[in-house]
Amino acid sequence: MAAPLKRVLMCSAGTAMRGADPARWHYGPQFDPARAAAQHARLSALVEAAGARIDWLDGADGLADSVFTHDPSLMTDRGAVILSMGKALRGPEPGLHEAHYRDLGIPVLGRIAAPGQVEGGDCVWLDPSTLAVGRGVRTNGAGIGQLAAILEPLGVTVHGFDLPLWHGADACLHLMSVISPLADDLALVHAPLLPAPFWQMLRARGMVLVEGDPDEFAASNGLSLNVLATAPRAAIAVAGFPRTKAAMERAGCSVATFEADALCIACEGGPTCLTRPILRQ
Ligand SMILES: NC(=O)NCCC[C@H](N)C(=O)O
Repeated sequence: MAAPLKRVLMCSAGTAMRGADPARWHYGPQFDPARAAAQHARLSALVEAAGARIDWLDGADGLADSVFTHDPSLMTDRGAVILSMGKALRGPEPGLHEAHYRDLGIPVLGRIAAPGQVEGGDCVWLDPSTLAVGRGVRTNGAGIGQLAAILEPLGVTVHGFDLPLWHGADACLHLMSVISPLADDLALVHAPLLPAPFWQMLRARGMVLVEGDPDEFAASNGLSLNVLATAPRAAIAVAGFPRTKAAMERAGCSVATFEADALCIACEGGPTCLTRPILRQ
């Protein structure tokens, strides 16, 4: 869903990533905490310029991946679900999200518990009552079952789809790595890695699928495709991928970009991963 983004949870890269050891966090050689912080500040300025209010997550010092606020919780119309991370180093993050939602007065509908694992990057809302969830190295069947048990009483149908291994168990491939919704009827996709039944479901729903450039996808470790919709057909993307940007523009989108080699390309997460939408309307 890509309704106008009104409120979003983010986490300061300057604090969370300060002193992070790239080998420990599986970050690439371009990782540079000072440049990552500056690039994150530019992203947050674009998010605010698009009309969204940012809530800042506290308590993330030393938890470098907590900048990727998309993953430890999921938001619904009725409140939040606290998720359970597939990457062990990220284990403390769902607790930070829960504390934040308590402070904001946002209801917590439930929690995913071990052995269940679900990361927010594997969850894609197709409409308010339909959630697609990728089953892969970060999200497992037990987690999807728990999520369905929490959401189905609220009228939400949860569909699980198997993801490929792609670059291996230590790398990050989420369902949102291969699709970015741009509007209710439009999405940017990397079709070769989309689960075939998910592709069929999108087509059956009448979604127009814009193909990102495959060479840019490969060169960016998938980050050319990780695009945040701030409103229908308005998006924020990582700079440096002109063919993918042009494909979105041909589909009627306006696209703002920011440099993100030290933050996104190095650390396997793009603008959608760096934002947890709290309110779209
Ligand atoms: N939703 C996302 O795709 N999040 C990216 C998370 C990147 C982070 N370095 C991780 O491995 O979990």
